Amino acid sequence: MTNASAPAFGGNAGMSSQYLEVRDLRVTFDGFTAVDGVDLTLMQGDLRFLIGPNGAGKTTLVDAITGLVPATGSVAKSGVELIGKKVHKIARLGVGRTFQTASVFEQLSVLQNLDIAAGAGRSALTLLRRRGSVSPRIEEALEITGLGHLRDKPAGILAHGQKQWLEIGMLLVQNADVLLLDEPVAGMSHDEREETGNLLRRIGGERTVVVVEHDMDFMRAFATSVTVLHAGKVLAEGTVEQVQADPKVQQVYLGTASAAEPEPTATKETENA
Ligand SMILES: Nc1ncnc2c1ncn2[C@@H]1O[C@H](COP(=O)(O)OP(=O)(O)OP(=O)(O)O)[C@@H](O)[C@H]1O
Repeated sequence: MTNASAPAFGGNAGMSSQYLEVRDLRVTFDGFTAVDGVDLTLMQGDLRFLIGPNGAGKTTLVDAITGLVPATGSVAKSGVELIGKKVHKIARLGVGRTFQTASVFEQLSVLQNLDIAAGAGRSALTLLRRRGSVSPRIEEALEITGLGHLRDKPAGILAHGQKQWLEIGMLLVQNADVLLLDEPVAGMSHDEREETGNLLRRIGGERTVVVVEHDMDFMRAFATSVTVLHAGKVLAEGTVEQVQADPKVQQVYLGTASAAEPEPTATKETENA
């Protein structure tokens, strides 16, 4: 059972802490450099939000870490180099991601979705498993995501937020301990956002969680650290307060519609629910 400590700035450093170390990462598309020498150190237990204007390179950075686009530089997960490895190998090393649109099997039940995610190498017959033989890992994912009461329902009937939680559950049963979530609360109701933030707190204490997000209120409420990307480079990094008070960040966001309102003052105290 995951009885995690809450995420905290700098992570919950312990003897066996995991980390992701990105060094001089570069991605180029036909001469255009979308990720331009990014350095990032992500510690287990630090709920990191990755923000930046449209086109800053956030999704491309996640794509590079997960092997979806070729990149140069280094991405090391607790010392193991990921650059050059295939997507499935990186996933097997415990690096999982979600996309902006949830991709669950709508006809299958919540349990079956989790079972498929967990069951690399098992026969299709296991999909017909009887209740009672659910693995502890799946039970834990059901509990953490709060989807236990919906386990036998087809995923297609789930609310938008619940589908995103199921996707996160699918990463958990794959034993992902680095989770990269691309705009997880886009299109969610206020209550769903709150629930999602609490879910991130539950999973974030013992894992490395990176949230790509445009929703600044959500970021303020739940981030323990923030990296701001701009034009493929890291523009600023720190606590929510530090980043909001950074004139470079304010300048980049000035006049952009979705970026909300980095505060002009250095003292800001609205975050943390
Ligand atoms: N496959 C591709 N081929 C060419 N250019 C691309 C490709 N993918 C992304 N880009 C470009 O790279 C830049 C970064 O895009 P990316 O989607 O990573 O930004 P982002 O910060 O995630 O933006 P958003 O917040 O709008 O999702 C953009 O200029 C985009 O047009």
